[in-house]
Amino acid sequence: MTSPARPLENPFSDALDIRVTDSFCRDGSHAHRHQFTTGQVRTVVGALDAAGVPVIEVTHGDGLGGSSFNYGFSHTPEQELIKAAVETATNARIAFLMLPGLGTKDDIREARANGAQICRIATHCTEADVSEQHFQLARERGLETVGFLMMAHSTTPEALAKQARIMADAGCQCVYVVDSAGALLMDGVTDRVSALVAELGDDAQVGFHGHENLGLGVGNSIAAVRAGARQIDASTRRFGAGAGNTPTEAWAAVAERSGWRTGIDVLKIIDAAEDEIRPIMADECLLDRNSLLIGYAGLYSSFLKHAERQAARYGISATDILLEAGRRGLVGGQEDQLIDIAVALSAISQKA
Ligand SMILES: C[C@H](O)CC(=O)C(=O)O
Ligand SMILES: [Mn+2]
Repeated sequence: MTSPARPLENPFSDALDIRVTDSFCRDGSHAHRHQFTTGQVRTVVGALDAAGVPVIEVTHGDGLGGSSFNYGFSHTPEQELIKAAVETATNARIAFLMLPGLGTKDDIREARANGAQICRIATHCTEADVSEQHFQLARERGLETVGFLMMAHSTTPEALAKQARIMADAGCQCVYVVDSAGALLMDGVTDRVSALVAELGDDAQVGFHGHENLGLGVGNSIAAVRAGARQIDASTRRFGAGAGNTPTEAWAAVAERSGWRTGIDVLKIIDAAEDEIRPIMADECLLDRNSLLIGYAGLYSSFLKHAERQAARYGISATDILLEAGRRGLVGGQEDQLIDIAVALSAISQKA
């Protein structure tokens, strides 16, 4: 296959086969403990915009309203980061993420007033109905809409497609299969994206958001495009929760080799990754013991930093916290339960 079958109907990107959203300034925020400054966002947005990245997502790692005790406080209010991104971008469109319950409709209105153009609403993969009013509001306000079905590995392709239908009927223009745990293998991506494409037809596009916990971000994104996905998330230098996301620079190169137009200049994004993005971050995003375990056990990627923090606080192993989180079947939003687990494990180790 050299090019995807369905034309991209998005009015803002009709010269592209695949539209890439770079999530460094949102998913990458998990790897930076939500400490981005406006100066850093300006640097990143300037570099990505110059490299031709068409959409740049900017928010706290857990979306609008994420700055809190449970998820970690932001260094800079995210609406300030959005404003800085909008002021800096010349061609790229600025997107924001919101999880209903963390953010509110007022946050969407404010992001819109600050110049953001794309509203991405994320729910657990079996709870799409909580997004309906947010999609309606976003469309009324003239925002382009994207839906995130998180932890998509944990439900069947058929069930996921029904949830995608709920989002599309509420006004969502592209529903993403979100591999929050980086647990999907390529066949699992193909089956889920195919089910959504069949269900949604021309009503909405399908996207894919991958994580690198099993080293499959790029491979899974190829599988997604082959199955009909038209929007792909990536993050420059792969900075994101867990082992990070599909690296934008690698994805741009792979897409070009595959004959898929992304509008991204491969050499410029490689330079941006090395010269602009890497120096901002204290550490690389690694595929190490704990992030691999997240993919292997099917855990929410953003549990990684929380588990490491509680492990240090209670003098126990982050691996043990993650294993217990897996046994309890925790999903995104239950980060506070990692503290309960740490307290319980600490009590056990003191008795022993
Ligand atoms: C709020 C989450 O970090 C959204 C996401 O990127 C994922 O589920 O993956
Ligand atoms: Mn993610």
